Amino acid sequence: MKQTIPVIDLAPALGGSRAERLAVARRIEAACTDIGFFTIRGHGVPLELIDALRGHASRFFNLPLEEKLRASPADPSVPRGYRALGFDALARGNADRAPGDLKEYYHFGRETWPDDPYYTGPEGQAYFIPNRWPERPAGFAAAASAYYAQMERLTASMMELAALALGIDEHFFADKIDRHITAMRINFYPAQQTPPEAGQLRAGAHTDYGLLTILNGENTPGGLQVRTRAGDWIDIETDPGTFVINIGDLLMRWTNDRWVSNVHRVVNPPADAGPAAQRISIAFFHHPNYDALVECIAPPGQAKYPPVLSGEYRDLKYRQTRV
Ligand SMILES: O=C(O)CCC(=O)C(=O)O
Ligand SMILES: [Fe+2]
Repeated sequence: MKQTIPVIDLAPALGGSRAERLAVARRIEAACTDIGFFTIRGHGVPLELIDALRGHASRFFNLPLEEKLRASPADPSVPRGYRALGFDALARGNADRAPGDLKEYYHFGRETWPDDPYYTGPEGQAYFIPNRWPERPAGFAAAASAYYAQMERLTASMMELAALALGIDEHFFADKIDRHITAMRINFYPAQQTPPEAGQLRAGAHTDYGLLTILNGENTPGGLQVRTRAGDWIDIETDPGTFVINIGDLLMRWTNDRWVSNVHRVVNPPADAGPAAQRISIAFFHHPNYDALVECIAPPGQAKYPPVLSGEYRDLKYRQTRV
């Protein structure tokens, strides 16, 4: 039988009793120890809001390249705004010398933050960076902020469920994520007019860096795949009405490898797929406060990783993946 990732209905856990939350947490634990990926239903995010952002993204990415490039910071190290085809190669974060990924993306973070040195001081400025919205389409920023707010609500619930699943205090993560540095990327995979280079994919095999990623995609040709423990690549359904959640490196470290930050990639469409192969995915990379110390939850002497600061780890990954 073809393997797939678990589908978990969150509805009973959102606002449910402790017993209901524990039942959902057990399913999360099973998925995260095995494949590190699962699909959620019953998430409570209004479909109109997802559709609105997907619509704006489609209009933006189908604008002429010169116009899109105006939303691109000149400094390649600034993680905001538009990035053109081949700007980075995700596989390089895992030490693979792959060519640039066949995707464009738009990178953004929260719109506002308190006037407090944590955010505005020399360190904070590296993570709390003004967004760089394009002139068109009108309403893009508003749709993105509304979506971002829904993802914040969802991740707060998810991290409580994660703690329950791990058998630690339900609020363990609360003070590590209350000033989180989550950024989002809207990925655009254009239809491919010319054959890819050898080893070039829409997104090369990689792991994500943070706690967890919440992805909204679509099932056009050339989609997401994850590697099973047996070493096979399996296709993942990415329907716009659901979200795919996967564990990132920091949560794998925090759990001392109990949960897996698994390798995934986005493959090329078949050569004859034509314009129907255009694909958009929206990724929310949930990342703790920049000064959160990620220390393995493990008995003394059994930690598999040295402690790492959330912000430093993310910066390292951004540097490694730039082409
Ligand atoms: O587009 C997708 O389905 C996945 C993208 C991804 O893995 C990423 O941006 O980290
Ligand atoms: Fe990813």
